[in-house]
Amino acid sequence: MSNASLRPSGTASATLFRLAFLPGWAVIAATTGAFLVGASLPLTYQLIPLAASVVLLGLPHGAVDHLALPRTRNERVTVRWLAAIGVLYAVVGGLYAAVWFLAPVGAVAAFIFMTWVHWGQGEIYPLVALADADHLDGRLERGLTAAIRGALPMLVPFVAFPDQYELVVTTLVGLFDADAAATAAAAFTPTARLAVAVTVGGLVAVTLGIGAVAASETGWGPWLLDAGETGLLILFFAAVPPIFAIGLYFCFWHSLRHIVRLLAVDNRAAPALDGRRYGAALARFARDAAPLSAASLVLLGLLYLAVPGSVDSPLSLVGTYLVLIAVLTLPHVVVVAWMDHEQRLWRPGA
Ligand SMILES: CC1=C(/C=C/C(C)=C/C=C/C(C)=C/C=O)C(C)(C)CCC1
Ligand SMILES: [Fe+2]
Repeated sequence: MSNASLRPSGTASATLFRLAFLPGWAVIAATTGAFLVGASLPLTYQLIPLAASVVLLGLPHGAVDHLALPRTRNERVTVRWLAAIGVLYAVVGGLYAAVWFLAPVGAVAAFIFMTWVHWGQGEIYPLVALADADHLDGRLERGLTAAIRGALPMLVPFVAFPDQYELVVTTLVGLFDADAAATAAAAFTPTARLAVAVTVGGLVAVTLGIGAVAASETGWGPWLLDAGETGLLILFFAAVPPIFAIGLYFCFWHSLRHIVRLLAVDNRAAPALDGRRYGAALARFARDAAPLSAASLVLLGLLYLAVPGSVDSPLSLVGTYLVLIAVLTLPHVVVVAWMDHEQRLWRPGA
């Protein structure tokens, strides 16, 4: 399947592009602007987007994983499919949940690394299939792009807001083991910040440079979009406190892009997309996502009861929710990687 055949055709394609890109650009650019001119927000308010992601775009974007693969493969959703995804979630999610209780420092490190990989992975489909990014026609270009896109939300805040980063990391560890929280704090040294800044900066320069070489033949438009988004995200994560920034990014960037990808393979959403009825298309998604989003809320309740630490502040409440997200995201990464495989995202030109 070439890039061209990944792309939906006609009005649907334009609708998918708008829905995937415009709200994210608007939210991220407006917030970046506000913080660059000196806006600030108390911590409790910064938690709002993450808290809202329980029902708004965030958590629900993974709650249709049981439908994603049969739809991508143009198959019926059978009991076998539901069982396969159910077993995947129970085994992979269950094992990772156990790791949180047994080795919370390692579990947090794995969470950050997994998010880096997953949020980077999630950028390739929209760029290639919806934004015609022909300068990303090789595996190397796609791999590097995924690596830097995922690194921005996970690593720029480490450089720009080490105190808040450390607060969240120690809160997450502290839910399971108060003593181990000090171990995690040891990672936050000026040398580590400098090393991360230099590495991310170098990787971004190399990636955009390689893309520019390709763009000189394939056309500059999509490269400019790619480089513009990269620059915007660097500014955003450098200017906006990470709890707030990551909450907004999770809802309006990562999740929305994935939801649009799912709508593109949902035959029954096609008429709404063709007619530019954004609301109808999203309502269809909401219906599909409702049952397992509700089930996740039950799991969240169980997790509140199960964590050994005290969950007594807004931050620790949201921290517990992040642990649930971590556990649910590992099997979700498997589903998305499988979608990538079906859509041949990592075998461009094949
Ligand atoms: C909030 C926050 C953090 C981590 C957030 C993570 C890791 C979120 C992952 C979300 C996922 C995986 C969503 C599913 O797609 C940091 C960087 C530790 C510190 C700064 C604040
Ligand atoms: Fe995701």
